[in-house]
Amino acid sequence: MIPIDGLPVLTAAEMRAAELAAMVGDVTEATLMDRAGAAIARAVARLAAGREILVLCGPGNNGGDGYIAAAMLRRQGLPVRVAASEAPRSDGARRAAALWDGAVEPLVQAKPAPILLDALFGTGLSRPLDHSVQQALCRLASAAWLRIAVDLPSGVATDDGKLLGEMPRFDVTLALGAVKPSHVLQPAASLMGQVRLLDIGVSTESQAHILARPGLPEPNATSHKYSRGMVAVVAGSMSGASELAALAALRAGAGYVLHLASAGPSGPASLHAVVRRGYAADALSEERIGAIVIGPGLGRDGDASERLNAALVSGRPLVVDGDALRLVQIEALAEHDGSKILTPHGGEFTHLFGKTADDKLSATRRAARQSGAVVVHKGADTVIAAPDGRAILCPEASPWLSTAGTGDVLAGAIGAMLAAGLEPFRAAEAGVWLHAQAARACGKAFIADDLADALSAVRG
Ligand SMILES: NC(=O)C1=CN([C@@H]2O[C@H](COP(=O)(O)OP(=O)(O)OC[C@H]3O[C@@H](n4cnc5c(N)ncnc54)[C@H](O)[C@@H]3O)[C@@H](O)[C@H]2O)[C@@H](O)CC1
Ligand SMILES: [K+]
Repeated sequence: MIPIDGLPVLTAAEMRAAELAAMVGDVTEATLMDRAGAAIARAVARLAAGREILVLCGPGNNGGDGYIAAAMLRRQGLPVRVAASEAPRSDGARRAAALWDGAVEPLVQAKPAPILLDALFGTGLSRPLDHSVQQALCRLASAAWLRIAVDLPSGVATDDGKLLGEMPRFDVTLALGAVKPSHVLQPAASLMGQVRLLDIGVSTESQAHILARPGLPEPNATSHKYSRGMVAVVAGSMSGASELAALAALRAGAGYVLHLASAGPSGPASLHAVVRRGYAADALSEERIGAIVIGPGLGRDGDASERLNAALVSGRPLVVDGDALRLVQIEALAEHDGSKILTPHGGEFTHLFGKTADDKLSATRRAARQSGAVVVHKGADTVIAAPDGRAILCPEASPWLSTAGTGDVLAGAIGAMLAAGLEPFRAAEAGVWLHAQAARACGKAFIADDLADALSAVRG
């Protein structure tokens, strides 16, 4: 059972292609299914700790994995029963079912067991479960002590995080061969419990990966405040938000943070490390600025638009957040020839790029291509995409992040990474990772100021 940090993410079609490519020489579909069944049996034996296991088998190859795992678990002397929703339909499932020498109970009549192994449907699910199958799955899941899904919980689509109907909550999901988008996209991801990969010897490559601990810029003996990275935070009508971004940039490791506001110093007296200056358009053309953060507390009035235009024409690397995402035009962004990172939440994303039926990964990739910017599409399942197609999917972040000011902290953290010289995609990744770690370190009911402060500690 491999933790999924940093692993490639494959859609159902990409996974099928990878499996086909792996079938060379004496490796057949049956070989892969045997490997999957064996890996599942090993994982389940460990998790079940001697308790009775009920394996639910569907008609396709996901069911096939279930029959093989059941046969292996029984051979190890563990108490196992099998219940099927219908007879096997694929060749793989028929061969696998023949290896199970016990009884097969009809799913709707099956009695619960403490360990439930769901091998009804995996990547081949193409429509909602039949009502009787769904009811049986929910009934058996609610009576179980531990619910384990094979590849994906039956009832979730593979590529977009959608639920095709009412679903029970699982404790563990054993992804086979590769992580799929729904293992991290919401709402599906929140029902999967711990997601772990089982290796089945299929080599997988993708431009999309799960977030992992990134390389973070570190100072050395020759570093000075400017080489560490100078961040200019452009303030507006609500200086609290820009103050938070400035604090976060410092806490994330920036060497110099400049807060540019109209009406003189306004921040809390304790924040001595932030350099405060009155805003003037020419302040943004300062060569040493490694990143401009614009949007937190900017407002949406004429002054705000003017400041945004000045930031765009400065050509300096940009982090565009909050109010600036409501003011900016995609065409103007595409014309800015420096590095740029946009950090929209769902509402801001729709405002900028329009409503779409696409899944979050595809929509974010399209937005990055269209704007020429790295797009950090925030949420419980943040997706980061670069114009060249690279993407990072982030596992569920702390729900306690849903409080005012946490987005400003993220913008500041990303600004620090960009100013330190990371390329924009890596800067976004590093900022998002630091932010998620800081939230974890803060526990519950923290405030955005605590989150910004916690960035120092999680730099490690
Ligand atoms: N292809 C391979 O080489 C391997 C596949 N593996 C397993 O195979 C799975 C994919 O297998 P399949 O493509 O057979 O797909 P599934 O086992 O997910 O099921 C597909 C079958 O169910 C039917 N179906 C789809 N939705 C239904 C619904 N709502 N109600 C009733 N029937 C429905 C389809 O028509 C098809 O017959 C993976 O998730 C994984 O568990 C593993 O065994 C490893 C190797
Ligand atoms: K399943």
